[in-house]
Formats: sequence, C-alpha cells, structure tokens
Amino acid sequence: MVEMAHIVKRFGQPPAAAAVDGVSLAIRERETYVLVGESGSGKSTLARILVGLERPSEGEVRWFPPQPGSAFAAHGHGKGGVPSSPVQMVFQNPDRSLNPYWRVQNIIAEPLVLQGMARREAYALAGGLLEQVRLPRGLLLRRPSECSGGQKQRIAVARALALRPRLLVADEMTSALDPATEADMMQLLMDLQWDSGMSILFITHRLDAVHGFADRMGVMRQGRIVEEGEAASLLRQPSTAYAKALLAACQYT
Ligand SMILES: Nc1ncnc2c1ncn2[C@@H]1O[C@H](COP(=O)(O)OP(=O)(O)OP(=O)(O)O)[C@@H](O)[C@H]1O
Repeated sequence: MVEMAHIVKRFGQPPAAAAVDGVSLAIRERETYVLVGESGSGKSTLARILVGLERPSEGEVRWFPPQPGSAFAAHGHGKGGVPSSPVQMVFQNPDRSLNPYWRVQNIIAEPLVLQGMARREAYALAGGLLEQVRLPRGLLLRRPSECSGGQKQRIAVARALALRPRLLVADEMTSALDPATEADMMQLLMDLQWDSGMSILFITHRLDAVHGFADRMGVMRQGRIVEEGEAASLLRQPSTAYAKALLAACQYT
C-alpha cells in the first residue's frame, strides 16, 4: 500500500551522520507493522517522512494507488461526503498534541472542519468517533485536562480516525501509559483495524508490548533497519545480537 524506497535523512551537512540511513520499508494493506529500536535510532524521523511532516534528503515514499499532493492532503470525499486522508499520526504525548483550551468535541472535529466540513456536521460526527474508541459521549464537552492519560490517547486516536486513514502511524503512543492501559489501547487498535481494514505502523522502543499484536516487525539501529521479518518468528528467534539484547532487556524489566 505504501513503500518507502532508499530513504536517507540528514539534518546537517555530510559528514554528519544520517538520522535515517538508507531505509526501504513497505507496509501492506491491513497489516500491523511494528518498528522497534532504541532511542535515537531514527524511528520518529522515518515516521515523520512517511506522513509528510519531513522531507527525505534522498529516496521517496510511494503510495499505491498514488496519492495526489502531500500525504496529509485530503484525497477526496468518501461516502456521505466525509473527507478522508491516507495517513494520520498519533504522537506520544497527548498533552502536546491536544489543544488544552479546546473541548474534546472541537479537537475531534477539527480535521473535518479543516477539510471543509461544516462545523455543526463535524460535531455531529465527533460523538460517534468517541464511541468508536470506546469512550462515552459525555466526554465531548470536557477539556483534555479533565481526562485521564489513557482517555487522552483515545481522543487522539478518535481525531486521527475522523479522516478515515488507510494507515495509522502510532509513534510511542502507549509508552507513557501504565501496562494495563497500554494493553487496552493495543486491543482497541486491533479492534479498529479489524473494523476498518486500515494498516498500522506502531513505533516503540520496547519489544515486550508487541507479542500477539504485530504482523511484521522491523528493528532499527543507527538509522538502518538491521532486521525485519514476521513478528512471531522474529520475537521467537531474533537473528541479530542487537534484537536479542532488546528482547532480553524487556524480559527483565
Ligand atoms: N529536527 C532535527 N534536527 C536535528 N537532528 C534531529 C532532528 N530530529 C531528529 N534528529 C536526530 O536524528 C536522530 C534520530 O532521531 P529520532 O527522533 O528519529 O529517533 P527515535 O528512534 O525516534 O528516538 P526516540 O525513541 O527517542 O524518539 C537523533 O540523533 C536525533 O538527535
């Protein structure tokens, strides 16, 4: 569905080390791809290139079928005239990604309004989106500070779902949650994927949370994918010392 071909990203002039150093990665329809690697290995930079927030120094992102304009541009109006976008991202820290002055209703409706939908119509859809992420409509009039960390991340997911993306990119979105809330969130993502057929790119520095969740995995180190494969076998039998060490670190924390 989307393919990243030979992506390089340098933030300084050469010989500065590349944050992403020649990565090729494809994400298929309906699959959950987990990208794992230590802090600074280039995961977020790669994700930002995929969603169009950052331009690669080299290489390209190809969508099948091709998307007109940038990845973030709406690419059409689907059933019922609801605007859509091929890819949406959920970030680690909802306190930075959700406007603290807005009510949940405005936050969820905003992407629809930005794509030209009437505010009243967008608000009417916000309640249904909250229910999709298993939150009560009663939260619509609250502000983020009146919600728990897990609820805020669900609100961020509801906002991302508003444009019915084909791909949801989740960058460390469960890393600040306690283990039980994290497990609930991952179950929710699996349910949403089942219902909508979207693909998920899930980025994490921890391997322990991804058992039973990932279809395929890539292990990133110093800007490169050093190992990639079907998740179950990679977790059972990692072939690089680096992946083994990541796995071992998780088993003792
Ligand atoms: N805007 C930027 N300007 C300069 N350097 C950057 C910028 N963004 C990222 N980098 C550098 O690129 C490298 C990769 O960073 P990136 O955030 O992609 O890693 P990561 O694997 O996502 O780490 P983390 O898990 O800590 O978020 C790091 O060395 C980082 O300092």
